[in-house]
Amino acid sequence: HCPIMSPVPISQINTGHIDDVQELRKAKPTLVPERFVRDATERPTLQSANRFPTACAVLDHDSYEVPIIDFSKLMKVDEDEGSWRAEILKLKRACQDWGFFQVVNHGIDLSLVEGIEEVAKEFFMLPLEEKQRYPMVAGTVQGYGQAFVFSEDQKLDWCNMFALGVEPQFIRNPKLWPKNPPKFSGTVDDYSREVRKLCQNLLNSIAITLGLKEGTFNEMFGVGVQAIRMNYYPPCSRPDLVLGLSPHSDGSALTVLQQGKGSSVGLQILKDTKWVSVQPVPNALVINIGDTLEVVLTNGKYKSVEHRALTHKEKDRLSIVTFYAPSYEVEIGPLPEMVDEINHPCTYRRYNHGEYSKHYVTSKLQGKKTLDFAKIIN
Ligand SMILES: O=C(O)CCC(=O)C(=O)O
Ligand SMILES: [Fe+2]
Repeated sequence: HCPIMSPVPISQINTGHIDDVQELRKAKPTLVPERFVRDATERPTLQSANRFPTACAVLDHDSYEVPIIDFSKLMKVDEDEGSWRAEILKLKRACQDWGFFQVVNHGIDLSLVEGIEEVAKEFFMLPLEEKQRYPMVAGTVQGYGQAFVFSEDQKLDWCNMFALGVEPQFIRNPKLWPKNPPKFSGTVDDYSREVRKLCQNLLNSIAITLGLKEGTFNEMFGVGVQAIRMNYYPPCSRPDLVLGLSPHSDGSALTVLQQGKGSSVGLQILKDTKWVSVQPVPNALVINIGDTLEVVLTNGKYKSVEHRALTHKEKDRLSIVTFYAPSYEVEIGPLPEMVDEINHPCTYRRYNHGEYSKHYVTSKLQGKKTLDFAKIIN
């Protein structure tokens, strides 16, 4: 069974009518329907996440910057041992303290980085009827629409999404791969191949930061599952009332996020009880640790981090997100090296990654709640 293709029997879901936000914006530029208006506790204007005490509120989070990792230095172990070691240490701190970092000199050709943005934008700008030829059916996560909506009373995100399973081949639904723009499919394939290599290389380096053998994760993952999601956030007349994307952690092992050039600032991560904006760095990719890495690999040593997206009054925003995860049949659980009964007792159970994927895609986005699936509650 493939969780990405049809996770929930469709008959059980009644999402009600979901407005397409681009159309809404076009027809009624100042209207924000009730279903998009967040409860006061969830609104972006609230600086700190309300469900935590504000013990850390004295820290000046506005000056916080997500760490920047030079990928080319990570790849030069033989040539320049000193700068390699320093970068590995930086990576280790980034994983430990942030769960998020940006990579520069990632080696992915600029023409691909620009190309994927171009085809994504062209796709979103197509007439609605054409995009709706690739519908994201309620309860599934591939195609065009809004994912993670399961009921009529659920708040909606100010976002249009287009998502595709990419690897392995059997998760692909060829009917959902657009013919227009003509370069779309080829570009997604070329880009995804490069991002996959980047993920595998980063997983090697991350293994090293944990004192593990370089290939530990890649060997364990088998033929990793890879999906791509393009998020398009039109401007919103009331960015103070809506969210572009609800707070969540990713179900992946690693996520690679490209923020569109010229996009508004929108991605925020929850850092010590405060929402911190990720400032776009030219040609950098944003990497974050997903739930699977938290559980499986590290027994909670590296945490997946909650994040969300905000909208802007005048500017739109595009993000292109790749999720990389183990093959579905792989059994996941903390590595023995990451567990010791006294200081780091095992806090996650073992499970099959396909099961977790299914659980993830059938739950609404709600912070890190989906990880309860894996936690051992004493
Ligand atoms: O658009 C963004 O910056 C956030 C996207 C995201 O977190 C996701 O697609 O999982
Ligand atoms: Fe995410």
